Amino acid sequence: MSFTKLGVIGGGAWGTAMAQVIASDGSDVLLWAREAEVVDSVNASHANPLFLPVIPLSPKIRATAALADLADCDALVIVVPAQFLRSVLAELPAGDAPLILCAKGIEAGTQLLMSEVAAEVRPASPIAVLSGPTFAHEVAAGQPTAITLACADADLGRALAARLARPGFRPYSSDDVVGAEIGGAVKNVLAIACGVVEGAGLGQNARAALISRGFAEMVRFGLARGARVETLSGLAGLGDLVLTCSSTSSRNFSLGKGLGEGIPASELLADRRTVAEGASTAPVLAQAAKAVGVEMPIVGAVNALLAGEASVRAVVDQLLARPLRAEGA
Ligand SMILES: NC(=O)c1ccc[n+]([C@@H]2O[C@H](COP(=O)([O-])OP(=O)(O)OC[C@H]3O[C@@H](n4cnc5c(N)ncnc54)[C@H](O)[C@@H]3O)[C@@H](O)[C@H]2O)c1
Ligand SMILES: O=P(O)(O)OC[C@H](O)CO
Repeated sequence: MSFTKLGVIGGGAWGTAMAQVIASDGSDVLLWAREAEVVDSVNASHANPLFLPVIPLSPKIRATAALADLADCDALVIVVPAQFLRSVLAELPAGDAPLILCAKGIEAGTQLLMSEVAAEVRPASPIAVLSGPTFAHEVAAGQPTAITLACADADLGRALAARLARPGFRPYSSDDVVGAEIGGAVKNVLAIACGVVEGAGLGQNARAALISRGFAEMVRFGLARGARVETLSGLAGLGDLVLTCSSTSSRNFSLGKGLGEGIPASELLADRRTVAEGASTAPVLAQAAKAVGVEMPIVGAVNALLAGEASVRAVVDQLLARPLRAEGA
């Protein structure tokens, strides 16, 4: 299996960083961006000031506004936000090139994981999921990063991992697609919760408790949906949870920090250009957890805060007042 010509779909921070990874060994890469200004600045100035400021980009990255230009790619890295995956895949030229899905979320309305959406829209394309602790600006600057590449077809997964691997970018193969997806989707909601703890000044003990109990929620939900514990405790789950629960570089953590400071969600989410996936994942995850009979009280609390249904004080009091229980239960 050889994947000579790679395309990246989505010219936000992560799509641009992935194009930079691919180009870093001298490979040509074609980047589809929705915004004409991104296409122009990548082609004219080798930069993406809109979504990935400061980082100089490789001249091997060429941008296009036409999805049809990606028709002859051997594999496509898909990096549009979760709620736009379906519409963008539907507009892709027909073909059966493997899709490497990067969005971390669950589709609102359908409760489908990204791989399930892609299977519906592009049934001929094999699917892989790329997920892990990867701030785009660090990856684009070539700083060392490890990530999970999950694919049900282990041979294809290893071939794609080999194609994307670079000295500073190390994909680990897995065949647990659902686990990789659930890790990435759930950690975004938990990062919002940790941001709330920071913004409300609740202390570092509370943050550690949230990471740990939030991880227990991720594992309960993941197991109910067929994920494996080793995937959830790997890069795509715990690894990414630790990263985004500790840094204002995370858009989800920053959103939660604003909520914790008492700013309404409506104000924090209005007119934003960048995506905080946890905000759209929280309500659908709460529904999906209910559907499989899994308790996710921290996810529920984030959901209530985002919906403006409860104050920070009220959700914290509610979480602390839950009946005492055994830790592993
Ligand atoms: N930024 C990171 O560090 C990072 C790392 C790993 C994974 N991710 C994931 O990658 C995905 C993309 O995030 P990002 O950081 O690149 O985005 P971003 O916040 O930098 O940019 C927003 C993106 O949304 C796109 N968009 C807006 N409206 C759209 C529409 N109607 N149709 C299609 N696309 C539309 C924009 O074109 C742009 O590409 C998310 O699921 C995110 O969780 C991000
Ligand atoms: O900025 P966030 O919160 O979307 O996090 C970015 C990546 O998912 C980190 O792995």
